[in-house]
Amino acid sequence: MADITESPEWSALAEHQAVLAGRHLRELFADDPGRVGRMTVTAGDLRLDYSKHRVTAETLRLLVALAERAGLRGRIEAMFSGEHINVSEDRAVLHTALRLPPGEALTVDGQDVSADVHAVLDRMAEFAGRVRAGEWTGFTGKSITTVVNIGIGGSDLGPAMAYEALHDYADAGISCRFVSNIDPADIVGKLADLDPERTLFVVASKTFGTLETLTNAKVARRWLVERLGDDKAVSRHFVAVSTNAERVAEFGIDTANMFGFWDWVGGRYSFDGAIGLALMIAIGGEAFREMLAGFREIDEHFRAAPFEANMPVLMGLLGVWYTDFFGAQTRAVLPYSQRLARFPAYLQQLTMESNGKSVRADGAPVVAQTGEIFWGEPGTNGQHAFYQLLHQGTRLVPADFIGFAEPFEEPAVDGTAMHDLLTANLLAQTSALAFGKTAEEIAAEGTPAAVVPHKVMPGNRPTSTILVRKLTPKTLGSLVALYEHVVFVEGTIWGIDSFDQWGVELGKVMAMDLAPALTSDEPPGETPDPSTAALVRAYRELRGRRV
Ligand SMILES: O=P(O)(O)OC[C@H]1O[C@H](O)[C@H](O)[C@@H](O)[C@@H]1O
Repeated sequence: MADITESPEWSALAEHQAVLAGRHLRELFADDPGRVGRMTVTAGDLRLDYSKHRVTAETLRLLVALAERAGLRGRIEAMFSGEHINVSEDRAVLHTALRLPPGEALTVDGQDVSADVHAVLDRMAEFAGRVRAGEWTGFTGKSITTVVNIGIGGSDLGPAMAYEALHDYADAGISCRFVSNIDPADIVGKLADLDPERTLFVVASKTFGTLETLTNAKVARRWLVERLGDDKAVSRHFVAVSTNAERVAEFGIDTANMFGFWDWVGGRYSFDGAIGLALMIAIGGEAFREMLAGFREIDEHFRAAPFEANMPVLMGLLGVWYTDFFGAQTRAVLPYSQRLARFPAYLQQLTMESNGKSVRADGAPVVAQTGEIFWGEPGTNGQHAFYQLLHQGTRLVPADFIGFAEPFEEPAVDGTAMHDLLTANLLAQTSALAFGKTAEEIAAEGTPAAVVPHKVMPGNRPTSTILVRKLTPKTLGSLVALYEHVVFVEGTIWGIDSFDQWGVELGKVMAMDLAPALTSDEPPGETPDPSTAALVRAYRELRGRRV
C-alpha cells in the first residue's frame, strides 16, 4: 500500500506550507476580513474559532483533499458500523455504540450491541439509584457516602477526570475517590480517613488482570475485612467493572455485582460505559445519560457534517498540518476551568496511547511523524509557568484553549467578576500568541533599545478557541467525543491502528520478572542488562537487603 506521504495531496500541502510558512497571522487576517466568520464552526454546544491558525481557505481545501485521499469518510462509516478496524487485535471499535439512543439498533458480529449496551446502562442506573437512595447499604446497614474507584489508565483517568469536572452535579451526598498508582502512598493516603462502613469500592479493570488494580484491590479488601471483622462484608462493599467475569469471580467479587463491557470498547474510550459507574453513582443516572447525549451529538456531527464544517475533522487535520508540515512536536491543551484540571492528563492517554505508533495498520513503518504529545494545565496557572515558552520560545506549540461562559461561582472583586477576569485572560493569551507585539510598537513605548529584542512578541503562534456556555454533563460528553474523533482523524491520515497499545506490554512483563530480584536473598544476577542489574543491587543495598 502506498504511503499517504507519497500522494499528490501530501506534496501539494508541502508546497503550500513552503509559501505559508513565511506569512504572519497579522497578514492573513488583514487579507481576509471574512476569516473569522468562515473559520468558526459549531457542533452541538461547542463553538470553535480556528481563525488563529496558520491556514487559509486554500490550506483547508488541501487538508480536506488529504482526508479524502486517506478515505476518511469510509473509515468513519467503518468505525460506526462495527467493522474490525482494530486490525492488530481483530476487533470492532465501537465506543460510539455506548451512547446509542435507546431503540436505535446496531448488530455487529451477530450481536445486538445496542440491546447489550442498554441492558448494562439500565443495571448501572438501577444500582446507582439504590446506592444514592441509601437502599444499598454496607455490611452494617449504613448507607454509602464514599465510592472509591480502583483502576488505572482508562479505568481511572476517564472517571477521575469526569468526576472532578462534574462534582457540582453530585447531588446525593456521595463523593468519589480514585486510587490508581501501585505506589502505596496512593491507596494508604486515600483510605486513611475513610469510614469502612460507608465505603463502596468499585474495582474497575477491563481485563481484571492489571497488577496495580488487583494489588490495590487486595489492600482495600484486607483493610475492609480487618475493620468490619467479617469476610462476608466484601460482597456489600465491592463491586466490579470488567469484561472478564471469570477473573472477577476468582477475586471474590460476586458477579451479580459486576457491570460488564466488551472487547470492542478500548480502555481509554470507556468511561461513558460501565467504567463510569463511580461517576454515575455520584451524579445519578439521569445526569449520566445527559452526558451520553453530549457524546452522541458530536458523534452525529462527526458522521454527517461536511468535512469543511466538521469540528473533529478540522481539529484533526490541523494536528496533522502542524505535526507533519511544520514539525511541531506537541499540542498544549489549556482549559480555563479549574474543574478540567485532569482533562490534559485524560487526553494524554486518549491521544498518545492511541496515536503513538511507528508502524502503519498494515505493519509497514510509518513515514510521517505521528502522535502529537499532548500536555497542559488549567489557565491561568499555566500563564505563570510555561507560557513564556509558548510566547517567545523557539518551538512552535499549537494550543487548544477551552473556556466557558457561565461559572459555578460568582465572586466579584472591585466590581469585576472573577470569572470574567479568567475569560479575559484566555482571550488575551490567544490574541497575544497570534498577533504578538512588534519591535516598533515596543520601542514606541520608550523601551531602551537594548531591551527591545527581549520584549518582542513574535506572534504567529496558532491556537484553537473552544467556547462553551457551561460545563455540564452534556458539554463534557461533547468535549470528550470531540477529542476521541480528533484522534480518529489523525490516526486515519497516518494509516495507523489507533486502538491497540502493544507498546505498554514489555515493561509490564519485565516488572514482574524484576520484582523477585528486588526482594530475594539470592545474589542478584546480571539480568536484564548491566545497568539495570547494578540498579537492582543499589536498590537492595539502600533498602538494607542482601546484595
Ligand atoms: O482496565 P485494565 O484492563 O485494568 O487496563 C488498564 C490500562 O492498562 C493498560 O496497560 C493499557 O495501557 C491501558 O489502555 C488500560 O486502560
